[in-house]
Amino acid sequence: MEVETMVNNVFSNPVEMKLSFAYLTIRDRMPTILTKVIDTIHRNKNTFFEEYGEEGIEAEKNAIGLLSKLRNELQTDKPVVELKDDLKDSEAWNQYLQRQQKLQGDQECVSWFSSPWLYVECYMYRRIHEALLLNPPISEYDVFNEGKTQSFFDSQQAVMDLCTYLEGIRKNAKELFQNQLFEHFSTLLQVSLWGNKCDLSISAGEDNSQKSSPIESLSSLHPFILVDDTNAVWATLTSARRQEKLGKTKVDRVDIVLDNAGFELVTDLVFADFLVSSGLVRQIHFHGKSLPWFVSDVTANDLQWIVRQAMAANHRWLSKCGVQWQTYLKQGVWRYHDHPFWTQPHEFCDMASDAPDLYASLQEADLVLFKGDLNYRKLTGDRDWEHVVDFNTALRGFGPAPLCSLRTLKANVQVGLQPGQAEKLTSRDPSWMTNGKYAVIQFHNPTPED
Ligand SMILES: O=P(O)(O)OC[C@H]1O[C@](O)(CO)[C@@H](O)[C@@H]1O
Ligand SMILES: [Mn+2]
Repeated sequence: MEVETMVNNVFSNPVEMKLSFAYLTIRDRMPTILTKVIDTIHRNKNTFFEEYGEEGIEAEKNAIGLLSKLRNELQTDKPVVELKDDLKDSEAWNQYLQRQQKLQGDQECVSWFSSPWLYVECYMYRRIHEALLLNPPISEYDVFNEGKTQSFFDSQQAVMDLCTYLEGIRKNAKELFQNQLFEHFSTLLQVSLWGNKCDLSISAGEDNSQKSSPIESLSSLHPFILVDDTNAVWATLTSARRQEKLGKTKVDRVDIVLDNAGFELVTDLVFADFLVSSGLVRQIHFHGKSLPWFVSDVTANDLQWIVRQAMAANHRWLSKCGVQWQTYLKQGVWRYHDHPFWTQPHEFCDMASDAPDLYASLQEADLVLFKGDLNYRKLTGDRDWEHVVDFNTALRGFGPAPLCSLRTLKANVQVGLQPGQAEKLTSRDPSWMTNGKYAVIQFHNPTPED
């Protein structure tokens, strides 16, 4: 297969195509997610009535009608159609459809099973949002909210353990030697990495929360990290700090492109808190989604909700964390942004031309952390790369700043492995790329020649 073939593009062998993870996702997992969305809206009928009266009931009925139609289009492999709402990204989505049509040629229509997986999967979430947008007064309703909040509650013990660990570091922060600081950095980086196991898209909305102690499980998880560039990430952070000491004006800023709400978000906030409170980093910029996305992804509401929950918790260190996080947000030490580009199907190598403002903003960072599987698929263009191809090649010019992907593997793309590593994994565990058991901490520092 050619190096640059899209993962979900038509396979030469139909049997191979029908067994592919992409195919099974579109055939089984996506309709299941749609059915759950419909069910959630239906279950909330009374709430809509209480809030908006008959108009709420009418909107619920219409939204369900649109979503059932969407599910039918998907299951019968109908053409992908233009968006009809007037959100500011609709035009870009419709242009992307034209672009896709050109790529596929005139003979083949852009349909659910004949187009790249990355595109149709993103498109489904945008169409779910459209079904609500077209139905005021329930346009702002987040159909995934219940699952996201539940996954936070289901991980309570793990959340409290983590905040207690952070408090232990804070208490002794002044006396920490550089090597101890590195140990804590590496621990919390791994906690944030494995937090990515807990997304609700891979489980089609079923409970996938953190039950075991996040710190204690790290040593048994360590052998499953296939690429570990922790040292390079550390060197990037500490050399930026040295530059500042030398009087350079570089801003110490780390950007975190967030993935899932619930437990994963807590791991990211704890890591961000550590980076700031240890004095390693001055400012953190978080990037989230401007609409409900891939079941569990973070929106502005999710972030505010989790900070409020933490503040109100009946646990000393969790509530202390909540107060600290609120303060960081108020002071602008932490900032939250949600650019529409994150909820479009584009590969990141297109960011400089398709979202130049976002690209320019990421260029201000000393380090950008990309959480999760979907971000990895977009970093690498979701292509069928040879596993030994280096990360830089797969990024195809994307490199606004030094960057690192923290990802558990849930889709069949992985680059930057050692020769023979993938073959060994395949013989031991054939579904290693999609079962969420493995992970990477994969770093790239762009140079002017890239
Ligand atoms: O939350 P994450 O880590 O991006 O995972 C979401 C993943 O779930 C999937 O739906 C699993 O197939 C992928 O499309 C996507 O990459
Ligand atoms: Mn996600």
